Amino acid sequence: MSAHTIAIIGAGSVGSTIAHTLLLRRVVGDLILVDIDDKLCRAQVDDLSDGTSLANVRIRQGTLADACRAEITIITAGAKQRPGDTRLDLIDRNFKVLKSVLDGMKPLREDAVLLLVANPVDVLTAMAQKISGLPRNQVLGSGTLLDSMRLTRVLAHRLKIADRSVQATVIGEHGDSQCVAWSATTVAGQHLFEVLPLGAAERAEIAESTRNKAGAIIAAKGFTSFGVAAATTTLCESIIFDQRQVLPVSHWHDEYQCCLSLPAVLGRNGVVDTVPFQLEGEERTALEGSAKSIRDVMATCAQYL
Ligand SMILES: NC(=O)C1=CN([C@@H]2O[C@H](COP(=O)(O)OP(=O)(O)OC[C@H]3O[C@@H](n4cnc5c(N)ncnc54)[C@H](O)[C@@H]3O)[C@@H](O)[C@H]2O)C=CC1
Ligand SMILES: CC(=O)C(=O)O
Repeated sequence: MSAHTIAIIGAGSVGSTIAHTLLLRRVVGDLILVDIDDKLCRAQVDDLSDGTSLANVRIRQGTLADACRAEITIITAGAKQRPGDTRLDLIDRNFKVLKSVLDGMKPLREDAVLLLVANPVDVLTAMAQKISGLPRNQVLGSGTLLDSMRLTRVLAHRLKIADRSVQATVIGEHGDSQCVAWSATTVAGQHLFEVLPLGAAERAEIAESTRNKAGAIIAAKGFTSFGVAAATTTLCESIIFDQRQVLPVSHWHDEYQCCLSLPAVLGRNGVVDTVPFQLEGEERTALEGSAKSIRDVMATCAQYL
C-alpha cells in the first residue's frame, strides 16, 4: 500500500466524486477531505469509508493545516455555476474562497502540488500561483483535459473505436473560449480527417457540443462530477507515480501572460516539461482570443491581491 497522501478541499459533489474515483483506482493510501461545512464533510467521509474495503484506503476529515502536509492538494471549494452562468461569472466568489483556503494552508510544503479544479479554473490557477508562492510548475489546473475527454468520446463513438485510440485535444480556456486543435487530432498516427472526413459544419457542431456539454448537464442535474473526477484522477496518477503523461492542463505561459491549457508533461513536481504543439493559423488566432478572455478576468482580480 502506498503511503502517499492527497487532500481535497471542498467535499461537495466534485470533491466527493474525486475522492471516490481516487479510492477505487488506489492512487494513494491516505485521503483527507476538508470543507467549511463540517457536518457535510463528516457525512461524506463516513459514506466514502463504507466503500474503502474495496481499496484499503484510509480516508479522514481534516483541517487546512493537515492538507498542507499532503503531496497533492486538490481545490474544489467554491461556488458552482447555476444554469445559464458561465464559469467566468464565478470569479468574485471563488477568488475569495481560494485566498482563504491558501492563507489557511500556509506554510505550504515546499514540494506540494496544488491542483485547481474550482472554476474559473484558469484564472484561479494563476491566482493560486501568486498567492501560494510555490514554483509555478507545481500549481496547475485540470483545464481542458475534461473537454478533451469529451471530444475524444464523440470522435471515438463516430469511429466505433476505443477512446484511447484517438488523440484529440481541446486547448485554451476551460470555458466558452476554448478551441479544438483539429490539426493535431490523430488516429493510429494518421490525421483524423484521413479516417473520418469532417466538413466545416460538422467540425463546428462537434466543437460546440463539446463546449456546451457541461451547461447541458448542469441544466438537467445541477452539477457535473464524474467526468472531472476521471480527469483529476488521471492527473493525480501521473503526478504521484511520476508517469510523465502528456496531457492538456492549465499552466502558466509567459507568451500569453496567463494560465491556459496546452499539452504538458505531468510528473512528480507537477508540470515537469512541455512539448512543442504546432497549430494552424485559425487555431492560433482562437488560442490568442481565449488567452485574452482569461486575462480580462484576471485583471478584475487585481483589486483583491
Ligand atoms: N474544472 C472542472 O472541470 C470542473 C469544475 N467544477 C467546479 O468545481 C467547484 C465545486 O463544484 P461542486 O462540487 O459541484 O460544488 P458544491 O457546492 O457541491 O461543493 C463545493 C464545496 O465547497 C465548500 N466550500 C466553500 N467554501 C469553502 C472554504 N472556504 N473552505 C472549504 N470548503 C469550502 C462548500 O461547503 C461545498 O461543500 C465549482 O467551482 C465548479 O464550477 C465542477 C465541475 C468540473
Ligand atoms: C462544470 C465544468 O466546468 C465542467 O463540467 O466542465
